[in-house]
Amino acid sequence: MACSAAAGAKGTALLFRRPAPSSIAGRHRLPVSRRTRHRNLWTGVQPPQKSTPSANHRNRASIQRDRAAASSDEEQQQKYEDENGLLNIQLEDLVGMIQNTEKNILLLNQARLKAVERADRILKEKDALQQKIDILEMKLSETGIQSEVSTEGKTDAEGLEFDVIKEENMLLKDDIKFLKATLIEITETEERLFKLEKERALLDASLRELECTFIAAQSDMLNLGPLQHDAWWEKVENLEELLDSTANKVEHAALMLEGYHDFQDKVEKLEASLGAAKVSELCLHLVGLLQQRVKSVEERFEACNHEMHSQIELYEHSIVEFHDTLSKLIKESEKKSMEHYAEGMPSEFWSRISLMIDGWSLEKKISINDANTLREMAWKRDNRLREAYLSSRGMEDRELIDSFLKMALPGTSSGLHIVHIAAEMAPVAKVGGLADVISGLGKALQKKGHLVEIILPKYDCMQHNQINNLKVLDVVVQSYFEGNMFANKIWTGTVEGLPVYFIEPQHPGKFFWRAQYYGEHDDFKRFSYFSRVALELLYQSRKKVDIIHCHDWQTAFVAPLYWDVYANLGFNSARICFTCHNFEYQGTAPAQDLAYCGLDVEHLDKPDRMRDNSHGRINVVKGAIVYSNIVTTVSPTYAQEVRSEGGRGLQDTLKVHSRKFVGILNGIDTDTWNPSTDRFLKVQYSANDLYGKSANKAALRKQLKLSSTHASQPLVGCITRLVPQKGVHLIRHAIYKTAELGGQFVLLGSSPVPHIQREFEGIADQFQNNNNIKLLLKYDDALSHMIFAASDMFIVPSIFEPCGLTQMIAMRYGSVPVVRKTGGLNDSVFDLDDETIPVELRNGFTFLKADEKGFDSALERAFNYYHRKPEVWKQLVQKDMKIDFSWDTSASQYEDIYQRAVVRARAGA
Ligand SMILES: Nc1ncnc2c1ncn2[C@@H]1O[C@H](COP(=O)(O)OP(=O)(O)O)[C@@H](O)[C@H]1O
Repeated sequence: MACSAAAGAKGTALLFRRPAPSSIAGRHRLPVSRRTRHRNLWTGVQPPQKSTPSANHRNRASIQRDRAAASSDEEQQQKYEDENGLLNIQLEDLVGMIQNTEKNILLLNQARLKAVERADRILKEKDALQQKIDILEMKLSETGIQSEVSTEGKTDAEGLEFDVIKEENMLLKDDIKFLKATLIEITETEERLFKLEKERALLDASLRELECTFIAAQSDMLNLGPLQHDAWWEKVENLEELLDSTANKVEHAALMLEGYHDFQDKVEKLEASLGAAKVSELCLHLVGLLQQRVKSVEERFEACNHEMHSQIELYEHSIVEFHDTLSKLIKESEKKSMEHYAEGMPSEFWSRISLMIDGWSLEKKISINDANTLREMAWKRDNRLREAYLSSRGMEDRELIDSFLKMALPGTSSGLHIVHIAAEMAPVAKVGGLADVISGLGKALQKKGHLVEIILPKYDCMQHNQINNLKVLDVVVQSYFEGNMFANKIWTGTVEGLPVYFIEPQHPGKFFWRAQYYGEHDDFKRFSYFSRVALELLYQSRKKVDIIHCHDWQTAFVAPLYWDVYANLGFNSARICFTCHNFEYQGTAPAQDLAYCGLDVEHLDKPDRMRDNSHGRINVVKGAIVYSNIVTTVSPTYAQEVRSEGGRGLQDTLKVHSRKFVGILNGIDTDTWNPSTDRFLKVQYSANDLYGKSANKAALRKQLKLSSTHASQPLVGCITRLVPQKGVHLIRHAIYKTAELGGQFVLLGSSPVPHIQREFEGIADQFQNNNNIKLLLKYDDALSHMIFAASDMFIVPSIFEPCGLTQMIAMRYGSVPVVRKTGGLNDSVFDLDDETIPVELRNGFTFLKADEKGFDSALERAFNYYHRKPEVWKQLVQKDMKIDFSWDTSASQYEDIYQRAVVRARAGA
């Protein structure tokens, strides 16, 4: 059986040796004719020749030679052949080639099938062999038992026979060794067979590929004609190469089968020799040992295998866990970052976006409608704008505009668009409380969801470092003044997160290049100019503003300008709110000065309009009262006071317009004025941790070279503009009184009034070497924070005080106020000993009469509590620090009156 199988294998191998003469390989020997070798191939008519692999190579070389030799023939042939004839001949040849190739494929397939059959047979034979080996082993063990029996039954006389058996055993041992080696060879042959099987599969795939390529080549030929011969020829060549390599593989397989056949012969011989053999104890022992070793190796392999599998399982498990945790973390962090961006974008960001949109609108890069839509989206903090901005960061304006416009979907808002036009804003341009109101109220309204914008003059002396992203727009706003049009540069930037426009006039008067905010001979002109440009800017940007809020006399021009000039031009969506922060300053001038900014003097210089109530000049605060929709002042008590003498001549006007007049107490900016975060302090502190307060007191004493001998010595502070309104004589008196009471006194202030400034300089000189009194006659924001924090008491002895912010700031820093009962002081400070006031509201010391006696009574009581009732004092300090002086309540009141005005306007419209 083994022999016939081997013979079959050889026969099949012969079939694979070389393709038949008509095979593809033979095509190489087609004669070369003209032009290209491929075209020549198909035009040649010589019969195909026999081919072997080496002949193949030779033929390829001879083709080259033939081509060279045939070049002269080519020219001759060229004369006779026309393109159509050529094509026909080529196609005929090609069809012949294809047929031959198909035959070859058939042959190859047959050979492949035979190889598969042969491989199966080999496997069967191998199994049969294995069975024989098993039988042999059994025989061996039987022989061992027989040998044992014979050893027991025989005597020394049989020694000779035993020696013979021994020798035979040695031979048998050798045979077993050989058998084992042969077994190994069988295993290797098996492996080779396996490889062969793999190669066969590859061969199969190659054949299929070959068929496909051939079919494709056929259709290529038919579709594309002779001009595609080059590509076709390449395909045929590839086909040939594939056939060559297939033939080689088949040859190799046949050789292997031959080797296997030899090996089978050897096994048969061995079988024959084993049949005659006798086995000894030694042989058995050897086999046993071998079996033991095999077993132990198998066991170790099993254990290793098991160990490896459990390690892999563990590893896979931990990878799955790791992936789970990772994806959870990624999701969480994505969610967090989305939330952060969605809600956490600072006001600064939205203000910048809003300024950017305005800039594009003014520069006419986007339409007014688009600007309005985008502005509203920015105002509503629409996340789509944020996304568009973040994804287009660093790109050109045009691309950013495009991505923004894609977002510009129509929408509405319930918030208001509020524009403050003012001469001050903290901290960029601050003189007094007005500056604090603009940023404090602005921020509070912005927090409530309104779109708030500020328009300021671009002063040369302002704190430029307090403006973020300050830049000039690529636009010039032309504005009327004194019969001419003047250009104005428009700068934008954010201050405290609010969008701010800074107007820089290109007027020869250099209105805001004066190194100071106020006190110029032409203040009336400067600010009437500014008011007009501010409105012009709004008008030209075509914003649909709801509220234009102007402040004090400097921007009071806005009200009559809006209604008498701009409303007539169609810019009338807004309602005007005017806040008078101090009726002491009313902005009066000769009537004709009103004409500078384009106001109609004749129309306005009338008693019910802008003519001052007591002399022939015009009065812009009066004009604003008359022309505004809402008039406010900064505290309810002050609103009451100005209806009588406090009104400085405007009381009658206020009475006439009393229905639109209201007093709203200012708040303070609790972000700026916060002892627990204040960066100007040496140590931050809070109502529950007052250590920082004494630390700041010690630090200030050191800084100002004040005595530190008695830590408990009270420190009295005063921060103010030194103007008569502030009770300058009482401030001066307070210095001496404090010294007399054994306290320390620090004054921070400067005066626009020369004689007051001189007077205080004299006092400062007087106390120059005193280590309990310090007068700092300047404006110093950082120092003011330290004084609020370090002082135990804070004096505000104002003659009148529209609102006053310092008493509120002082309380927030735990400095107990000692104030005169007037205006906003009366609305915010309640005497500790006043039994008519609920205990929980009592927070300081007040006096009524603006004289030294009145002041002394309040200060002495404060000193008494401080020294004699330290616990009460501490509670008072803590209570004061916890009072809510934020803008929240006041901003709500403004919001309310704005809304009502807007509703009235819409109803009217
Ligand atoms: N010399 C100064 N240095 C620093 N800040 C000052 C100075 N004088 C006044 N201020 C600040 O100006 C504001 C004054 O506001 P307010 O009490 O309403 O008075 P007014 O507006 O009448 O000047 C407070 O914020 C106060 O701290």
